[in-house]
Amino acid sequence: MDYIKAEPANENEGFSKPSGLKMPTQLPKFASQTRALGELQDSSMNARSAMPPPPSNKHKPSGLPEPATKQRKTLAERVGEYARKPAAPANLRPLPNGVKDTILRGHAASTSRIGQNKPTRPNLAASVSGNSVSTVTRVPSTTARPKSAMGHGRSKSHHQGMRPATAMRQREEDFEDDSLERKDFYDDRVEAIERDFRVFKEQMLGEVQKTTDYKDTIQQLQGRVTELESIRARLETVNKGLESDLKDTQSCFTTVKMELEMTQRNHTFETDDLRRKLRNDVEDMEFRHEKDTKRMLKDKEESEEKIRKDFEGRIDKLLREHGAELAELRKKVDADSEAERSRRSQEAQAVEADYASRLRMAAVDADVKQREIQLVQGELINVKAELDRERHLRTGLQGQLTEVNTSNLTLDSANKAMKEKIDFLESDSQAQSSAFNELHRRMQDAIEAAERAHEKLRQEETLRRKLFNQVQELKGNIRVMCRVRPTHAEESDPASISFPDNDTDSKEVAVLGPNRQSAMGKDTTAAYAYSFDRVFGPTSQNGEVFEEISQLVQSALDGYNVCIFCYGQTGSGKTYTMSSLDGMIPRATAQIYAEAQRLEEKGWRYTMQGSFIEVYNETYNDLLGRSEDLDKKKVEVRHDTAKKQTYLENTVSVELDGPERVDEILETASKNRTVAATKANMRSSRSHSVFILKLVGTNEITGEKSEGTLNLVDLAGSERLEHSKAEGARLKETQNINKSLSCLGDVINALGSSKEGGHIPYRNSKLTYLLQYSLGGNSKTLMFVMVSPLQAHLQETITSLKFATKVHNTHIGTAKKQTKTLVKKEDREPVA
Ligand SMILES: Nc1ncnc2c1ncn2[C@@H]1O[C@H](COP(=O)(O)OP(=O)(O)OP(=O)(O)O)[C@@H](O)[C@H]1O
Repeated sequence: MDYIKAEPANENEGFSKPSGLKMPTQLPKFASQTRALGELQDSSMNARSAMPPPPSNKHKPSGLPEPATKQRKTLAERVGEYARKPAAPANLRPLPNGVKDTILRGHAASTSRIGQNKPTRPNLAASVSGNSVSTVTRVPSTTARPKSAMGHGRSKSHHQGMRPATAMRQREEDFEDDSLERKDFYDDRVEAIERDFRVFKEQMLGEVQKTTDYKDTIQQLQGRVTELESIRARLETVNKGLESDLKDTQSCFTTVKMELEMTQRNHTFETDDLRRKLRNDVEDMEFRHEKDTKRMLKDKEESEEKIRKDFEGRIDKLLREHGAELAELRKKVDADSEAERSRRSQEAQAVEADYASRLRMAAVDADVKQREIQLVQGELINVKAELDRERHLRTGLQGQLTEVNTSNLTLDSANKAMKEKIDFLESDSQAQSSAFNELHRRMQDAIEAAERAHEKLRQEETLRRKLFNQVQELKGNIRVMCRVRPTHAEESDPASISFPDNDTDSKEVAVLGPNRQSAMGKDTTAAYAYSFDRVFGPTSQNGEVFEEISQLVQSALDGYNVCIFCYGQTGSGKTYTMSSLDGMIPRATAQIYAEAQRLEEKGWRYTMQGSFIEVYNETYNDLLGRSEDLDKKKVEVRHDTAKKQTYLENTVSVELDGPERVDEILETASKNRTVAATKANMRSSRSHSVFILKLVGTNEITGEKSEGTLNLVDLAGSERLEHSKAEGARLKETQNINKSLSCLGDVINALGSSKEGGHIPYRNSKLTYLLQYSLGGNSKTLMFVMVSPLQAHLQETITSLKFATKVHNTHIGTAKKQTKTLVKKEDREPVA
């Protein structure tokens, strides 16, 4: 059985998967049949050998054979078994007679029970049902035994085979009565059964043949199994070889891995060494570079200092020469003007006296002749037309004479001339005509003299402008002034700020620095002194400050771009100086109006356009636009590089056609700044505001044209980042402020140091971009450094003053102001 289970279903499967071998489909049947046949033999023999000796029974009929054993199965039962379990051919032999008898008896007994309808007896038909024999052994219908009873009887017959012999005998005795009657029937039945048995035997023989075939197949399969076993043995050998190869490969792999790790470690060490070396090299190079840079910077500073000194010497010389020339020129102009003035006044006096005497005479004559006139009215009608013309001429002459303060005299003389003419008309017409011509000639002379005087005045005005701008250029195109605001009543702890040259034109300011301990533990205080073009103390008023800048404002009317800044920390007085009611903006515009009107006499006509721009967080805002557009409407700044002019897009620009417009502008701007302040706290302190006044003038007489711009800038608080302790949005604002202020410093520095046409970093911030054409070039710049008087602000004050000094030392234009440095105590810090 083991071999059968291991038999492969086909050869191919058997080699690759021995465990999957399948049994042939016929084999189980064959095996069970073989066993069944064996069992049949054993059971027959056992039954016989175990058969007990028949007990003596007086009721037993002597002529009938004893049943072989009570345990033996009936033939019908065995036939059923054979059908299910074919017997081996060796065991197939003809049934012995005893067996046949037993079968006969069994049938007789069962038949008798069929007749009695007793289902306890096994039924042949039921026993062989399900196989080929059943059709032959079917009980005749006359028995009419119900199928259920037959089934029941079949199931019970098995147990009844074990019934005690006494009971069997009893039943056989019952059968004997009927046996003779039915003998023939049973003989037929036996014959039929034997026929069936023969058929069955033939089938058995067929089965035996099949068994032989199976055995052959088994032998073949066993051979195949042996073959597969040998293949498996071979494969195992190969497998072992492969396993040993695998082990070798693994050990090889481990070795290579270790070598690789070792190489990696070495590589890491080498990389680290190289990196260290590189770092050292870089540091060396940096060090060398720094040294070189310092040396170069020192050289540069030295050469700059040399050049500066050289230039200063030359400038001083030039200044002196210019000063002398200027003084001479002035003297000459003064002398000429004086001579001209006295000559003209003498002439005017002579003409005045002449006219006055004539007027007087004419008045007397007029009175005398008034009456005569009435008499000669008739004659006058003829000359009325002429008289009207003369009157018209007289009016014209009066207008012209007014310009040279002689209009009254002209009018009187015309009156007198008219009266004289009347006289002449009355006396001699020829004399009248010549007198009239004489009068007319003199009048023409007077007009020409007045025009010459006008022309001279115009020339003087042009000369004044030229001289003024020359003086401005000599002073330098960037000027720095300092203003220290007063301490308020609620403020305490003022800083120690002094004004060493506190006379009328103070130019110096000194600040006592904070207390410091020296290395020796000694308390020291540094004094810082600064010098500017002008220093205004706490008592100074806005009017006083404006006087100093009024000439610059005048330059804007002359076609210059002018920029005036207020620089300083929050609360130092920038807005007060620039935009308060009497600050620089209202004063400058008022002066421009007055001056523009004065210049109208000289033929100048001016148009003025005002804009107010805020630069907040590196964004432009229109302070004259609608407040709801703040931070929303994008203001664009465009430059016309050819004309060197700046244009603003998306902004409101106000035509300044009267002084009251300035107040309106300031009011609107202030309102907008208040709205903006509610959005961002302290916004006005953290934004730059730029008031831009564009002035375009044309002279109808000379055909001249001038275009100038006045920029008045209130810068954002200059406090440094570390002092402001700002965070978040405030930090960004502070960074932007610091950036734009440092860009402003860079631009001023670049303007001072770079050659003409050199790069100026205007584009680095919105503020410098906006003021591109108002810083450097043909422009004049003034910076007010505003100073808080408080000790708490001392550090920022010193920083602001240092920045201002740097700007002051910048060379823009043709001249530069020399900075003076004052030092007072030990541990002094030199001012740049
Ligand atoms: N010269 C001065 N005389 C009298 N008061 C002054 C003077 N300068 C400034 N003040 C006052 O000092 C205060 C602060 O001045 P102001 O607002 O002009 O400073 P600021 O530098 O413009 O500050 P912020 O950067 O915040 O705009 C204001 O109350 C102002 O009126």
